[in-house]
Amino acid sequence: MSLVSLTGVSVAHGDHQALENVDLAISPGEIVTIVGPNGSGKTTLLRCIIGALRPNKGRVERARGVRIGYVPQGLSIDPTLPLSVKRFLSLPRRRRDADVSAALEQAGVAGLEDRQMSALSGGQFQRALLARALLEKPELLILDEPTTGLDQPGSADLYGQIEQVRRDTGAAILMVSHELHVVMSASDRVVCLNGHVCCHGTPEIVASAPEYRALFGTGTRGALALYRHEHDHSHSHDHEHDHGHDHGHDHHKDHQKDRGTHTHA
Ligand SMILES: Nc1ncnc2c1ncn2[C@@H]1O[C@H](COP(=O)(O)OP(=O)(O)OP(=O)(O)O)[C@@H](O)[C@H]1O
Repeated sequence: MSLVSLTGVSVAHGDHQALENVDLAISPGEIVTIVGPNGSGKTTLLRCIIGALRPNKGRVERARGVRIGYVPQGLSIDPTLPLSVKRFLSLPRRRRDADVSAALEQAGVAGLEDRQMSALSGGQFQRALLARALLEKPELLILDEPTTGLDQPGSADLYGQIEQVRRDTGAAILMVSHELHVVMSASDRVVCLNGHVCCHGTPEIVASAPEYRALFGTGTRGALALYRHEHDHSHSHDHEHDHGHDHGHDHHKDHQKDRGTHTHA
């Protein structure tokens, strides 16, 4: 029995088709990672799963009463706003002090209750977000690029913490990540998204799939290629992308151009 399942889900933002005919099911206790270039619909997919966004085609089904914890991408808090960690975890619902402390401990930041959110390091901040999601006692924990802003050791630590949460609670984990080289090995399944599901399967299967390699290249350079990815290729052949990354360019326009050149898995 799946915790959530998506069947033929399509989402349009205005006249932009962000997701097209996506099928995905998450089983209890598994770690599933979604990879895909910027603008490939990863956040849109997660928002459909939590019910914040309604698909215009297809079905999203959740197991009855399933508890979902969500760590959004790039949440920022006004640094001038006085807000303790304890208060933050009690928003929007009042939580018992003991529950707050237990969640912080589970997220690897025990004892930070009275610190100001604005005074936390990047890694502590992301763990505070994780703790807030854990207060739901989730059967499914959804994390949207949880390591944003962390350096490599910080990212590795946080992924370790997330695996620990799965071991402790048995929660399924669905996350979006750009750090393929780190998350691939920790994932039971990887879904490569580019508006549609390009390929999916075990990390080994996805890493060797031509659709994945066309997007991300191969080996460690493949992981690096993700950061450098430019969408000026056709997906008809397998080659490495080692161009410099132009932060200024219009990814979304290029994505439009890219779409439809993939084969469906
Ligand atoms: N509310 C919205 N209104 C209009 N377009 C949107 C909206 N939300 C997302 N989009 C567009 O839909 C596409 C998919 O966006 P989404 O945020 O899901 O991608 P993503 O894979 O999470 O990207 P990133 O890796 O950059 O976070 C993008 O082209 C984006 O501009």
